[in-house]
Amino acid sequence: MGTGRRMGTKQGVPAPLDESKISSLKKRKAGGADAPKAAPKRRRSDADEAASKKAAPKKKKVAAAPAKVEKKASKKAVPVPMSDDDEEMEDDEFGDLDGISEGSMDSDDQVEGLSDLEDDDSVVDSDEEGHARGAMFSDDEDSDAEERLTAANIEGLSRKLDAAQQEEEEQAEQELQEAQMQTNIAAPDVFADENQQQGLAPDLQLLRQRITDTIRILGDLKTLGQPGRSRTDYVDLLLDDICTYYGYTRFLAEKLFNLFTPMEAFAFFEANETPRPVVIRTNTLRTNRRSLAQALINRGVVLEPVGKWSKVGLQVFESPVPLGATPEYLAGHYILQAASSFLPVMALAPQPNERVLDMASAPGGKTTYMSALMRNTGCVIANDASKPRAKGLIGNIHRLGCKNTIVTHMDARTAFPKAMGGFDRVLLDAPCTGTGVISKDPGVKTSKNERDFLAIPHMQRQLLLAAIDSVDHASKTGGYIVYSTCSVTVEENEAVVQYVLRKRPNVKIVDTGLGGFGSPGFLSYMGKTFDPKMALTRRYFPHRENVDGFYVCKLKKTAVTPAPKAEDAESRSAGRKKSRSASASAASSDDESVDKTPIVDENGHAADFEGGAFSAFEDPEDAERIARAERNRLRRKGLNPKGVLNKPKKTKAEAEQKTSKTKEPSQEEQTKTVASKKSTNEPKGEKKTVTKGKEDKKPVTADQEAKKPVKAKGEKKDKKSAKKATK
Ligand SMILES: C[S@@+](CC[C@H](N)C(=O)[O-])C[C@H]1O[C@@H](n2cnc3c(N)ncnc32)[C@H](O)[C@@H]1O
Repeated sequence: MGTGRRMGTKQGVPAPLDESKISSLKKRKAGGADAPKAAPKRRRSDADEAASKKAAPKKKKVAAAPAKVEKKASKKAVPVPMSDDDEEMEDDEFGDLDGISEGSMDSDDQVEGLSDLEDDDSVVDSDEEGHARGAMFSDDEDSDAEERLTAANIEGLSRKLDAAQQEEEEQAEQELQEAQMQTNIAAPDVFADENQQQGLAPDLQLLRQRITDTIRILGDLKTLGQPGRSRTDYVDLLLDDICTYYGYTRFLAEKLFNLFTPMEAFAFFEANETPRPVVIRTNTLRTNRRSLAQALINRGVVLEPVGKWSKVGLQVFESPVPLGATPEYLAGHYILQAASSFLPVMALAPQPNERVLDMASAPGGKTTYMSALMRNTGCVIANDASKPRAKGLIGNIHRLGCKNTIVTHMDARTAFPKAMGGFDRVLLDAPCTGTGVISKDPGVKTSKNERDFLAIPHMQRQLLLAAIDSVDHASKTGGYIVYSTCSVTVEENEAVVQYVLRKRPNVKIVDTGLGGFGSPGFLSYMGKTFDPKMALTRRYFPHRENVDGFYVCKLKKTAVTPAPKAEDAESRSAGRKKSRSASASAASSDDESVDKTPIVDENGHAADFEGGAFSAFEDPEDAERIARAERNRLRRKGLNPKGVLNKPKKTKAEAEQKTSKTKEPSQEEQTKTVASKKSTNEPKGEKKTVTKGKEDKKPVTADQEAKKPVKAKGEKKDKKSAKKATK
């Protein structure tokens, strides 16, 4: 059988979740020895293919419906990275590759394939070449040759895969039968051992069994539920078991559980226990995908194109060399980048010669992709608030040869568009809770609390408003904003977008251009209804697309941001006063994020805050908001706002007086001070070239003068305090 047939089927876009996938997930999990979460994973990998099979019936049962063939297809779509511990998983994953002709694993075969390529770029080995070619390869690459290259590479796996294939089919058949049997037997009393386990280490095998039993019962509560037990009883039990089994806090487990049906939630939690495929992105500023693949295959790397949806991604299955230290890596031919993180940049689609802002850019996977798509023309402003992360960003920019990129280090909530505006496109890959990348960072399971789910969406809203205001709606080529997170919660995604739609009627949701890959954004959630166009936003899930959980929304700015109307401001102010005692934090979070966002003028440039088209934050209402923001900021820092802010304030005049008093040294002292300031402060000051000019003009109180070494944040605070003091 030809290699191509296998490739043609294998490389397709991962299939959306179907029930069979849940079954296959379970199976992969059973083999996956290196899951991030220790206990359950270990348990499954050593104890029990058998045990997990027993537990599986529900899952299997759900999975049972699709034919065996379909089950295989779904596996195909979810290859996982290889490691020594993943042998079994790999076999499982590639069980679908049975179409590949029996090939030896030796390098001769690969070299042979490659030398063919050198001679003839047009070689095709696909049985379904017409289909596969068009979809799989870059427009600017020779599809046939690349296909051949990939074939040569994949051939190395085929012997092992073919052997595994048969075993897998048998296993699938057996599971299917078990599942069918299980469907017909009476539901067990899942509450029976509820008390027995208290105080004892949980038997994970039993726990898993009970999880699957409970899910099955919830699927048909009327028939399978016990009299006197409500849906809530079962859901409570299930959530408790999920927390124990997977190690989530109850708070987070419930939040994630509520996104899905119980059965799909189970698939999601399971998928978070297995790593996603290792993917590299070809840096087209330095090479092309075919040459890169060829070079890596020569080093023994087993890879293939990541899917039809990307022209630059390569999925790596096996590598005898560390991918972060190959000569190609060091020469900037590729970057290790999760597949899902290609998507926001693809949605943004930056064009050559545009002016683009990446608001939260470190470590630069997306920045460098944008730079490559723009072919090193135009300008990318790559900003990040974190200095250590910005260093990594700079490293990547240099390594990948991005010459159209400027790095800034500012808080994007307030810096844009004040410092810079009028961008053709803005990417906001927002800081988030990371609920989409739990397989990479299992710490999320226990570290994120209710407070995070208030504070982080609040920051996301502020950032997105600033992103919108930084775009030039009249851009001839753009006027787009892409908002993305690696989180799956509604609070951080649809709810943030809905909020900005309300606050910025001059933007609308547009199609991401990512095709059918992913699922539509939610139109409603927990009683909240969202804009009907929310369906144009895309969600990605580990258990559906086998990529990190991700969210992508594309917005088009259609007009200049209107200045807030006076009556709106008044009513908001009145409303806030009323509700303050009841829900101070919620009110403040909403108001703050609106009014703190700078506004651009007709030309997309930062408004002249000293008397331009839009006024600065001069209303009494603004002062109140600024004060509230300040209190919140101090609280976040662990300071008591009352203690800090109730210190007697000095008027501007007093401050100046004091400053001038304290700053009237002798000529000699003056010379010394200047000299020492030059030697200590100047190099640091230079890094802030964008804001420095403005900082110099700020009125400074004596207190603030004393605190001067504090950099950007402190300076912003000073500015606000000074304004407040003035008022
Ligand atoms: C999801 S990461 C960005 C990843 C990056 N886009 C990439 O593809 O490599 C979010 C980034 O936001 C930065 N960040 C957090 N708060 C910020 C703020 N107020 N302004 C700018 N950047 C911020 C964090 O330092 C972090 O690097």
